Amino acid sequence: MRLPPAIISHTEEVLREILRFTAPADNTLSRYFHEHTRLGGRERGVVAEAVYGLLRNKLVYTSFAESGSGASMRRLTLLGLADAVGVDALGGLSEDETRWLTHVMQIDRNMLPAELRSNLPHWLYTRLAERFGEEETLLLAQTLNTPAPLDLRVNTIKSNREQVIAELLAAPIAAEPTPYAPLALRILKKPALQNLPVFKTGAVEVQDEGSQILAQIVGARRGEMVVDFCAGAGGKTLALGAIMRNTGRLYAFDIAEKRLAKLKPRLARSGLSNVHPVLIAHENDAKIKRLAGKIDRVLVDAPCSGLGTLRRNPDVKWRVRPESITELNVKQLSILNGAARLVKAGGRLVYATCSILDEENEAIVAQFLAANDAFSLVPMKTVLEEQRIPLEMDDYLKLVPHRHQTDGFFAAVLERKK
Ligand SMILES: C[S@@+](CC[C@H](N)C(=O)[O-])C[C@H]1O[C@@H](n2cnc3c(N)ncnc32)[C@H](O)[C@@H]1O
Repeated sequence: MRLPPAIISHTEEVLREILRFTAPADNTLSRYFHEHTRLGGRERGVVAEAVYGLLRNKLVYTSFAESGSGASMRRLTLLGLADAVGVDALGGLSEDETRWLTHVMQIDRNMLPAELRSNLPHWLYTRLAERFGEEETLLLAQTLNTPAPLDLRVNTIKSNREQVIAELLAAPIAAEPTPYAPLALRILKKPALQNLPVFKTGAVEVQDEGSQILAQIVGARRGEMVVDFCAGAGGKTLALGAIMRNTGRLYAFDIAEKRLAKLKPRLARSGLSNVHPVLIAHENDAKIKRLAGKIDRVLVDAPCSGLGTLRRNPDVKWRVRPESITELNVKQLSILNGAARLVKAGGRLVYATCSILDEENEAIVAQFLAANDAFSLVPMKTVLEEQRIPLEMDDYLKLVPHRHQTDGFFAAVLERKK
């Protein structure tokens, strides 16, 4: 059955707003759906798929939209919808539009020039090509432009991996253990998890395997004092709390009250009682001073460009500007310096981002180490061996989706000398 013609105008309207890039695409989309309650479930799914498809493939669609006639926003919209559901499923097309769409959908995209095919902004394509070379950049771009599977973390306070696999299977949802993180499960289809008992009881949390590896390499142990310096809504806090077996003290710092507020219901579901959320004003807040030199492990999951998460947030590549990365770099170094004061002798400081750009990653660690000779780098190879994570790395953790099937992540482990 063909989709009603109104789907085209809804998609076009919401796209027009999203392409201004003044707010995250998922916020704009949810607000639009909230304001248009008559749109049914299937229709919402199609609009969302077309919008995300366009954000992922904007360069190629824009070049296709140069042919054909009529307003360019309508042509972009039609391309997004045709990729999502096929030309034949669209109602309300003119004969010209049907002919044009059928023609462009048959173009072999593998024959397009490399940079166009990458669907990355020019500045980003250039930087990645410098690091990975053209061939690997295309592979990376292709995986970054493909939706991520759904990864779960099993909460050992409430359950174990085998039990969760069995409960999911009864739903019926097939979940497979992932290769690196000991508590991760991967689901290829995306079921509505929120209503399942395994989720409601806190037996699982949604978390990319890469994020789980980051929490693991902090190496937090039972009874320790640990700080998650940029805790946000607490994805890694919850993983750390469980790794510490609900013992010791785990402080969850953040400057954003709204994000910390989102941690509260997750904490309640998790069954953890060792977590202490603390709202701080900035990285040098007086609240931090009283903990100086007392903390065993500090995780700095720094604010970053988020370019490693394009599988989930494809609009980020169009929203991030090279100038904003320079501003972030100043903040990242300042937060790392602020957090470092907490670490006790022999304690560890972990710097992490979900960026794939060297300037947010190795460059920040190098600047920090150059100015702080009380700290030395613990090679990631050693840390991964300690944690029995079967990943080949040298000094740093560098996860990329085309090699590890995770989001893009970076981490370095630094130790305060005794
Ligand atoms: C990458 S996000 C953290 C994600 C979180 N760790 C998780 O696993 O879900 C970075 C966080 O840093 C916070 N942040 C920004 N500036 C900060 C500062 N000066 N001190 C502490 N946190 C800060 C942001 O509010 C944001 O929540």
